[in-house]
Amino acid sequence: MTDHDTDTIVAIATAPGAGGVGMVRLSGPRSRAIAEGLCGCALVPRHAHYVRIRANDTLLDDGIALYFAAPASFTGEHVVELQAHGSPVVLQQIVAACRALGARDARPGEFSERAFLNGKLDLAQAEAVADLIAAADTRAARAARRALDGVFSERVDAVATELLHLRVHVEAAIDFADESLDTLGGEQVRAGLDRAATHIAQLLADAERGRKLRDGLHAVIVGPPNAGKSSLLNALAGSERAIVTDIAGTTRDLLHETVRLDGAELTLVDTAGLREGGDAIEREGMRRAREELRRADLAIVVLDARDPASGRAAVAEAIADVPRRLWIHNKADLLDAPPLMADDTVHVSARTGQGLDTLHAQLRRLSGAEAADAAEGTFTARARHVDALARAALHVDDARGQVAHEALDLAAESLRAAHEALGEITGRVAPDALLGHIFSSFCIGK
Ligand SMILES: Nc1nc2c(c(=O)[nH]1)N(C=O)[C@@H](CNc1ccc(C(=O)N[C@@H](CCC(=O)O)C(=O)O)cc1)CN2
Ligand SMILES: Nc1nc2c(ncn2[C@@H]2O[C@H](COP(=O)(O)OP(=O)(O)OP(=O)(O)O)[C@@H](O)[C@H]2O)c(=O)[nH]1
Ligand SMILES: [Mg+2]
Repeated sequence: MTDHDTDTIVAIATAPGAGGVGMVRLSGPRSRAIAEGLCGCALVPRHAHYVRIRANDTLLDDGIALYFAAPASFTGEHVVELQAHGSPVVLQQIVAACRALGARDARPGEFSERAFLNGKLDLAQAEAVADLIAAADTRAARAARRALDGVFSERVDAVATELLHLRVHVEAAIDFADESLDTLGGEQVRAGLDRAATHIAQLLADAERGRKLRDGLHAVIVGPPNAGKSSLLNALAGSERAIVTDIAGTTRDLLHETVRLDGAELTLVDTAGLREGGDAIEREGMRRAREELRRADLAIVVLDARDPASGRAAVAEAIADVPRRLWIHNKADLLDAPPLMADDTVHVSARTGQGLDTLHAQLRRLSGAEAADAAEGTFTARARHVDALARAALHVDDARGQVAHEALDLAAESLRAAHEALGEITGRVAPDALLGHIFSSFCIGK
């Protein structure tokens, strides 16, 4: 027997700290007996019982007890919820009393892990629970809600089923090795592979949007040394996060800062100024800056308003593949004449604050553009889902080439690999290490 068959787990399910009401949750075979021991009465499934919660004749609190009999519960096991006053001390005492009666502390995410292991949720849905709890804005919450409802999983499963049919077809054809594929429905296999490739590509694009929605816009501040990148980060963050000096090459490490604009979240990254040369430390900083730009949704290019041209040349190559750019001419306070207005350039002064409201509006607009992309039907996704879909796409591409060359053994192997990659998303194929990694990042009591 595995540990989730035998152990009864307990944890405070409500957020840490004082609250109006707090909840202790039990899951496992002994949860009913333990709760009945504390409450001193028999619990009827799905009834709200008003109870006095006692440990060794000491009254801990009065509250409400709810019993969900297996398998009709969140985890699929016997679950009891004890709702007490939201006092951290009282809730801890109740947990200790449950422990004394044979429960053990739940690991982070263990309730959701059990829901997954008992088939109540698939892996992408369990991850969506965590994403919903962590959602920073209404859009992200709505998208996580859709993933929790299975919108993403259903599409993954649909493609997996397509691949399974193709696998069966190809593997059957292998057994008739002396006949050509054409006599064995080769046309159908080729068409099926094309369809699967299209579906995976669409799903990959949607998952990538879902990942951005979950993680927020990833904006990297880039430009030549001394242009005022760190000053601008500080101005947008509203605090002196980054070191600012008049020495070119001050910033070397990446500095991440989360900024909220009207409920939409944005990650800003300050980077080392890009230029030719520099010492070993500065060069490493520039390497990190370029690396970070590969993951950027937006490059905020900061140039010195007095000499924008040279800086633009210095960054051109580094930002070539970034999907969106925002051009900033900083130090506008040092210009002799007011700048000529250009649509795609914002003139600001990180020092005086001039132009920062325009910059804010632009950033909101760009976050909004991402939102418009995120139409109905969008779901949250994670980098690991995007990665699995990308691998599935490569394997299907391999299979197409192999079928074209009538290398059916290889094609079958590629389709198996593609199918498995999709299985990682929903957890149909999930190594223990992956599960441990995913659920340990949940909060306690979830
Ligand atoms: N009190 C309480 N509120 C909560 C939760 C909880 O665990 N307890 N949830 C925790 O995340 C969320 C709701 N999710 C839940 C999902 C399934 C079941 C459940 O009992 N499922 C059974 C019965 C379904 C039915 O009656 O139709 C099942 O799936 O068999 C309960 C809560 C949010 N609110
Ligand atoms: N007058 C004026 N000076 C500014 C402005 N923004 C930054 N500075 C000054 O410019 C110098 C460089 O600023 P930083 O923010 O460190 O520039 P950086 O782009 O981060 O530089 P590196 O980290 O070296 O790449 C500092 O002396 C700042 O005080 C501005 O809007 N106006
Ligand atoms: Mg800097």
